[in-house]
Amino acid sequence: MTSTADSTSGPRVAVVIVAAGSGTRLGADVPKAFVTLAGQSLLERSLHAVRGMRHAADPVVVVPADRMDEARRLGFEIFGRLIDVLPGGGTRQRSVQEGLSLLDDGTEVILVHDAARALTPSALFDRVVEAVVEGGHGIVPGLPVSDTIKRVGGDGEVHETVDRSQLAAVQTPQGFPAAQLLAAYAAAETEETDDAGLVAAAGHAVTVIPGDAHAFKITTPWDLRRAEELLAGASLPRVGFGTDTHGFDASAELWVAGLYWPGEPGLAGHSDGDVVAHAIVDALLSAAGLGDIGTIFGTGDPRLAGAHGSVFLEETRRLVEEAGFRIGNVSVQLVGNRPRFSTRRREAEDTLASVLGAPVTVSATTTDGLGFTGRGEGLAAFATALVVPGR
Ligand SMILES: Nc1ccn([C@@H]2O[C@H](COP(=O)(O)OP(=O)(O)OP(=O)(O)O)[C@@H](O)[C@H]2O)c(=O)n1
Ligand SMILES: C[C@](O)(CO)[C@H](O)COP(=O)(O)O
Repeated sequence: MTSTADSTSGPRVAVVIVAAGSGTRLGADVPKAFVTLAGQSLLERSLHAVRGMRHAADPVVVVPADRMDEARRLGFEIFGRLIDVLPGGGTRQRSVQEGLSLLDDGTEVILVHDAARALTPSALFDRVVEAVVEGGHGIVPGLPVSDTIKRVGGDGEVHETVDRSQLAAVQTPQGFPAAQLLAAYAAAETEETDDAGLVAAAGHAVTVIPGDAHAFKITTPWDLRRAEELLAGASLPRVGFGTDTHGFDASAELWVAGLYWPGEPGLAGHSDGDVVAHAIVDALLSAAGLGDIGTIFGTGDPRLAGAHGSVFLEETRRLVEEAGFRIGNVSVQLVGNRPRFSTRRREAEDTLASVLGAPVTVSATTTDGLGFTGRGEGLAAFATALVVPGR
């Protein structure tokens, strides 16, 4: 198989995306994975989700035989390289088996994902990988069943109410230690509707972790309409606002707006105290609905001690993009008596823009001697950010 996953920073992960079904229940005029949803096919959306994972992963795509060129082209556009594409089988299980045939011995964790679950967030893929590594066994995402479930006879007569407290509606991606999944498929004697069924039949444990409502399977025209409505509701740009304040600490170096300011008193803080970067982080996280800097970057994290603003900005950009947005622009104002900002404004804007991949404008002001900034006790920054749905 074609591998680029970085095995030095985590387990070697492969994601088999099964996209070879015909979509009988959807009834479209093309195979379901190639149906367009708000401008992108279901397969394309699933590939983007894999591309957005924090864990590097090698995709293997299984499609109808006459769609292989199209799938290769999509893979190349999204991953910037050739990805493995195979023709599928007559059932989902056969299609997964085809995909597994390409994996090499170095693969440690295998995820199997339905292209039909096109709105599954990248974060769910990462959570499944982490749970497999931690547990050493199969992991399936699932949601509690909210309807009352009846066991019904062929004539419609209700025989019993099933105890729903013991039920979970399971989704994909389903993840497994590679050896367990490969052995279960090699030994398969039954036809199961999911991979966990085969792994459990082979005698291995499988655990359910919380799934995600967005990972629902597009099966019927109603599901497709629901997905379209979800995306339409999420098509407007979103704005966010963030502020940050740090007091001066004469023993520290001053880092503001991603730049080092020699000869200036620094700012106190767990990290380098870059108020401009931190206000931008809050504005971006807020715009994307991802919480705030304290939620994502805890002060208890030793990796962030003394960290420069670029570390926070890079990770924030990744999170915003993973959540399905791109950054439109950022505007930030620094408030304080010093440093004299105007001479390096352009340099600061270019530095921040290159980290965020979007225009950043920075202004600076004083407060006429009023307040803590006016008294020269510290700096404050106020930022707004615009994020736009779509990658
Ligand atoms: N022979 C098959 C059947 C299904 N799948 C894939 O398995 C996933 C889950 O299957 P489902 O949603 O049931 O898709 P279809 O089989 O295409 O749907 P239908 O049963 O309505 O025909 C889908 O991503 C589908 O493309 C596959 O790769 N090969
Ligand atoms: C694998 C699966 O998505 C888990 O819910 C599901 O079983 C596949 O759907 P199908 O319609 O049974 O093929």
